[in-house]
Amino acid sequence: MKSFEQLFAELSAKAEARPAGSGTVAALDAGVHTIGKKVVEEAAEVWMAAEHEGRERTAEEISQLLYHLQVLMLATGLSLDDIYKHL
Ligand SMILES: N=c1c2ncn([C@@H]3O[C@H](COP(=O)(O)OP(=O)(O)OP(=O)(O)O)[C@@H](O)[C@H]3O)c2ncn1[C@@H]1O[C@H](COP(=O)(O)O)[C@@H](O)[C@H]1O
Repeated sequence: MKSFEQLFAELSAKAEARPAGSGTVAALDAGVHTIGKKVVEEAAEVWMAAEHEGRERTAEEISQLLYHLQVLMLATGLSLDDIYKHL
């Protein structure tokens, strides 16, 4: 289990070190357009899970959406504070 901040630190380190086999590095190389489409896909899966699939599946889909949002943050050079200042 990890927090939002811990995941962002992990993904930031991966973006820097670019280890082989990292899905995050592959997503960053694919670019903002591809990452954005993944965000939309995961958001739809969150919606469907919330309506039809129960709490556990909804939590899982939300975690995936948060992951892809963090990848988009990295791809666009946004920090956690850039987001938090709007909350
Ligand atoms: N938390 C996640 C995470 N959540 C979601 N995903 C990705 O999002 C996909 C989920 O999408 P779907 O369930 O829709 O699965 P899918 O449609 O079969 O996936 P695709 O074929 O579209 O990739 C997964 O297959 C992963 O590629 C994640 N990939 C990585 N992480 C974490 O990120 C960290 C770094 O990962 P790597 O960069 O891969 O080392 C690790 O701690 C991982 O646990």
